Amino acid sequence: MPPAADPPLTTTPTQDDLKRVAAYHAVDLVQSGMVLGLGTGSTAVHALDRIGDLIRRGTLRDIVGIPTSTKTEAHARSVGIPLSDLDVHPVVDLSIDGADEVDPHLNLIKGRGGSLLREKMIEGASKRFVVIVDETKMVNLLGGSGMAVPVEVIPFCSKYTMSNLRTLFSGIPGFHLRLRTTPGDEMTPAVTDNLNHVIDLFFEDGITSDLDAISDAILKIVGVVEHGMFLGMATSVIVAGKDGGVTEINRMGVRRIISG
Ligand SMILES: O=C(CO)[C@H](O)[C@H](O)COP(=O)(O)O
Repeated sequence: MPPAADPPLTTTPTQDDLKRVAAYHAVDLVQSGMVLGLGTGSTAVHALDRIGDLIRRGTLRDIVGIPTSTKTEAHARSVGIPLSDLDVHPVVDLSIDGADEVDPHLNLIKGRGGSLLREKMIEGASKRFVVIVDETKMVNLLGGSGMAVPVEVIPFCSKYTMSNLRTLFSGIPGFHLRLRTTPGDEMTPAVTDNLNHVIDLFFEDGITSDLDAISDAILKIVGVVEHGMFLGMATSVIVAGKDGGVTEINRMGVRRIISG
């Protein structure tokens, strides 16, 4: 398939323009016949639109998409992407998704949209997982840009689970946490696609301890379903910069200039 033309940019690209550029370049990696993991969020939506467009034009054929959220499922249907799930297609060729933060080792924080559990299942089943971001998402330390590490918990006694999480990190300066609430209604907990709640963990100075150890400790708390640190999962990240440059960085830290 010929590479997609860069989408038109306004003279001063907005953050959304950059998300679109990164997404379009990731879709250049899609080939007919692939099983695709379809990400969630404002960056991933550009990839969905592009894939739908290429299917309609006949450039991409026999594509099957596995959506990482009910929102993505609805959008993918609306743009004509045929859908499946992991029960039917347990191996995914390529997943494309955004992230809230990406560190130099391609560890991620995901889940601001609350879809972390399905994202982790589908992206974990993928032969290749390409992350698409604008340059503001690149950080030196996870948590360092103020993004929360979301933890999906079962609703049963979620205050109890929250207090166990608070105790776990009580020695860390700048740590705080809160139960995620529905936008515009601070009294009602936000509910995920899996009917669970989300507790957001904030590490104001970034996470300086061993990420795998933190991951294991969180997952050991009964009541926790999953967390939004995606460690060692991304194959590469496509980063779009304000200066027009687009770079793909792989796990080994090797950079490939895509454009600019
Ligand atoms: O993990 C996610 C949703 O659960 C998103 O991919 C992440 O929050 C990035 O979102 P956006 O592309 O809107 O900045």
